[in-house]
Amino acid sequence: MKWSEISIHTTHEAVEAISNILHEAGAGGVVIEDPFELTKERETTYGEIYQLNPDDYPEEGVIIKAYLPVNSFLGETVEEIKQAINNLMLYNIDIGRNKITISEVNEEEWATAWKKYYNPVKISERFTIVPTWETYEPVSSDELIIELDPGMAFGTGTHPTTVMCIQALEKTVKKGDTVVDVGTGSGILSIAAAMLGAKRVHALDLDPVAVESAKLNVKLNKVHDVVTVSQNNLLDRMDEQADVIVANILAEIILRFVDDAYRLLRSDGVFITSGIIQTKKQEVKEGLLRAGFTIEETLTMEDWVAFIAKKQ
Ligand SMILES: C[S@@+](CC[C@H](N)C(=O)[O-])C[C@H]1O[C@@H](n2cnc3c(N)ncnc32)[C@H](O)[C@@H]1O
Repeated sequence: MKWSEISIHTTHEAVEAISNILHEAGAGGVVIEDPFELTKERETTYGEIYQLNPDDYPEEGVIIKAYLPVNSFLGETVEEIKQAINNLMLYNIDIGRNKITISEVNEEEWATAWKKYYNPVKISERFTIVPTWETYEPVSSDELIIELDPGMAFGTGTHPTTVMCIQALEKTVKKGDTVVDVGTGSGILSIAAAMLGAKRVHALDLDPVAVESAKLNVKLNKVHDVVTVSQNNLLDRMDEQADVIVANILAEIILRFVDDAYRLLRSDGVFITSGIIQTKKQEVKEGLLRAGFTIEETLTMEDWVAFIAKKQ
């Protein structure tokens, strides 16, 4: 199959909105070339990115690339994308140069084009995330390695919201625990929980693409005896008592199931919530307290917040 690469030179401000437009137009994944990645300071040694090549990044602004199948609708799809991007100006979003280029790539190029942006990343005291196509030698004997094929599901494991969850799991999960991962995406948090010694992990996601991706990654990391992946809405129909529940989902969604999480946890159980943008911090905190939790720790990274909350 032939694929078309659409490349949009824009601003930091417009990245999220344009990525959404591209997703809605049917692009499987987007690649973001942001020169900020080259110079970004990261906390201590966590989140260190190896082997970034400056030639892959623009000197100013951000380039977003996405891949669309070449079919008879392509022309219309591209026009719709251009229109939707122009409409962002109505919301006072600066779209910068808005230079859009289209080029054709063959399937082989497409399948590997985005891979050069994912490299092994140490994200916590013990965990390093390694893309499946990379070979990586552990630096220390107690380093835990998660191999990940991000495929179409969120994410690569390096998003601040995911990193904070892994750091929280590392502090929380004990040998023999039962863990529930709500909104598992690529399965990364469930895999981490299993590697930390959980005896049973339920990985749940509403999106069938995520369920397939998580199943693949769970197998790849050889934790399929411990982790079961199912399609499920939040904690609906879950009745097994858990020691830890982890959820990296938007604040609005977390607030919908804080009471269910409280009910499902054993006493002394821990609810790790992430995916909370700074402006929603207070709202989620109040929701957790109202449900009966105490806040043990608040983690922050960039604009994101995560809570480690305990059922007393
Ligand atoms: C931000 S991603 C987190 C992925 C992964 N846990 C991580 O930390 O990288 C949120 C995930 O929640 C899933 N999700 C959204 N609404 C959901 C719902 N109502 N029930 C279950 N999963 C949901 C999405 O499909 C997505 O995979």
